[in-house]
Amino acid sequence: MSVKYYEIALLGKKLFSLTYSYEDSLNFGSIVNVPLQKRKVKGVVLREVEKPDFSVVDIENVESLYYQEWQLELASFISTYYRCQIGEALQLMVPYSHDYPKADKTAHTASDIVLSPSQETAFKDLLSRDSSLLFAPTGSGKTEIYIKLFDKVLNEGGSALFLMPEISLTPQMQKRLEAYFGEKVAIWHSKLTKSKRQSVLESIRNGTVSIVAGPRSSLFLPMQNLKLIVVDEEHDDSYKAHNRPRYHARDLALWIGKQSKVRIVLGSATPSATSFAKFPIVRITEPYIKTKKRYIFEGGSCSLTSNMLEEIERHHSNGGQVIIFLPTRANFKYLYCDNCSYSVMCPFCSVGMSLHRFRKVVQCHYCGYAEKIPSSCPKCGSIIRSDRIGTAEVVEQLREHFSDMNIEQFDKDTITTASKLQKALNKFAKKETDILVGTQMLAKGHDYSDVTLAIILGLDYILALPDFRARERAQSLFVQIAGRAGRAREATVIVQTNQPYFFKEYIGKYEKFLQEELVYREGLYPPSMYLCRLLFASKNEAKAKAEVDRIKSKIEKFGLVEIVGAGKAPIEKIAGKFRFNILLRSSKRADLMRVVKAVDDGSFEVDMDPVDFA
Ligand SMILES: Nc1ncnc2c1ncn2[C@@H]1O[C@H](COP(=O)(O)OP(=O)(O)OP(=O)(O)O)[C@@H](O)[C@H]1O
Ligand SMILES: [Zn+2]
Repeated sequence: MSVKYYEIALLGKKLFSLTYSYEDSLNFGSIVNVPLQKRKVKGVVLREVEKPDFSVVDIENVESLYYQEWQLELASFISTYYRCQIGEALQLMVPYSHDYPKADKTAHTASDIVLSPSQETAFKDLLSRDSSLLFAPTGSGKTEIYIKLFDKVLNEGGSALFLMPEISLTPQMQKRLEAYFGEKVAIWHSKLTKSKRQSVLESIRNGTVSIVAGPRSSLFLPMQNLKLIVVDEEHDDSYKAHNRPRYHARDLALWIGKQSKVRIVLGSATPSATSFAKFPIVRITEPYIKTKKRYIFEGGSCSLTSNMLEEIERHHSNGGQVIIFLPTRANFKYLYCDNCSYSVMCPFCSVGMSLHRFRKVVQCHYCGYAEKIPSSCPKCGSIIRSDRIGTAEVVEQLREHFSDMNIEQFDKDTITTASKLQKALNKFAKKETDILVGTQMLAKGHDYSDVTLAIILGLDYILALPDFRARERAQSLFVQIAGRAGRAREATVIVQTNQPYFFKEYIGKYEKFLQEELVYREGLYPPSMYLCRLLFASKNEAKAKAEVDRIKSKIEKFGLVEIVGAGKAPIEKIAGKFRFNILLRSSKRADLMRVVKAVDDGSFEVDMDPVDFA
């Protein structure tokens, strides 16, 4: 046997692939152990290469784990598009194993769900396309349709992935899936214990589990004969990774769909403007159970009013539950007028400008434009401010008022573990909780029949966010939170906003909103334009600044893409590091990629198709 040479990707390492030798033939995708300086690291066989003219060392041994071709291809795509080493992209994937030969499949009995006529039509339409967007209101039974789709895949001997935001993976959802699919469904998430994780993986590898429900990381599991990926709540930002490589799981699912002939179903009551513009739409317009919903609009910014307290009292005495939404505090470093809701906007970028108290300016972090903090509202002259109350204060106020009610806080401060999430939702399901006060977490797919009052506070803060998707996020939150109420009974939704017309205008007409939004973004923002953000961070502020200038002038020389702005990031310092960014824009994805590749010397992080501008 003659010695062969292989290019080996170094798993999880920010290093180029290296060449090693081996006495035997190796399969591409095999995981091997190789020496690297004085350590032993894991690598992946990428391809055979010619004998190099430098000396190389031997691969130590070959493991029984391997990546399938689709994973190698996906990793290669991630490494070029989101910019990282292939070994880093492969590290995201969970390998297959030779140790678990395929088990025999047990027969699957079809579920007894009877779809309504409109659900049935949607079901058929989804099956007639390779990829489509199920655009259906809250409570319209998207989950029932997905279950029917999974059913079909199982009966044909395939497997399916059910992606959802981690927070939607509630005990209720798990019960619902297990009732239909028993042992064939597995729940996957980041907080599984090591032994649970091992047993789930074994079942996936030997094929006894054919449906996996989980967050974005489930996309990389070693599924057997994958036929369908459902991306539920496709508009949700949690599909975007916030560490290198900053991939978007929805976009990767669509890429897999194209490469490997896997059907893709995106679903949402409030689809992203981008998906709305790009994919064939399967539309349902009515919820499964039609109930009456009454909307009340009130002015103010973020506080409980006496009318709200009266409504809470009334709904509570009628046996209804209440949810109260407030936007998360961390997002609100910008100026905002309490009286007329005016927020100081950048004249060049149509986004809210963020507040920098130290420098006494408001600044656009897209283009860098800054101006003095206005002493009063430029529109109505009243006092302008930037602080507001949070969930804890609202809970406190409510407890003072309603000593007989159970009031729970539901946000990142209180829901710190998966079991706390389970506990909180179980209590709510059993009606031990009367009022749930929470943040964005409240908006995700929860299905409780007795919620008859939803109160939405501080929506104007979302509208004023320094983010080109501020309107989309505000509309989506409004619809999603309102959608938690009235799923089986008549309900009331109280909305606190000084811009009621903006929300009234589109009630029950989300596509009208999306169409107008697309016009507004034309030539400026996705989907008509592509964005890429380059992130610089350093303990040395001057050094970071110098790097930005250096890269900026390199990009300028190319002239191929537009530099929207370059300068300090909105959050100027995290963990002692000064943060800067460059925002690039182009109508052509390929041009963005070309320029970024050309200037990428490792001095910054790349965020393709960014959704977070903090
Ligand atoms: N065909 C059906 N048969 C029986 N029950 C149904 C059917 N369709 C929907 N339902 C019930 O209606 C309720 C709402 O359905 P589901 O939770 O699937 O809505 P959804 O479209 O996923 O909503 P959201 O966007 O809010 O997550 C659920 O309690 C569900 O069990
Ligand atoms: Zn600007």
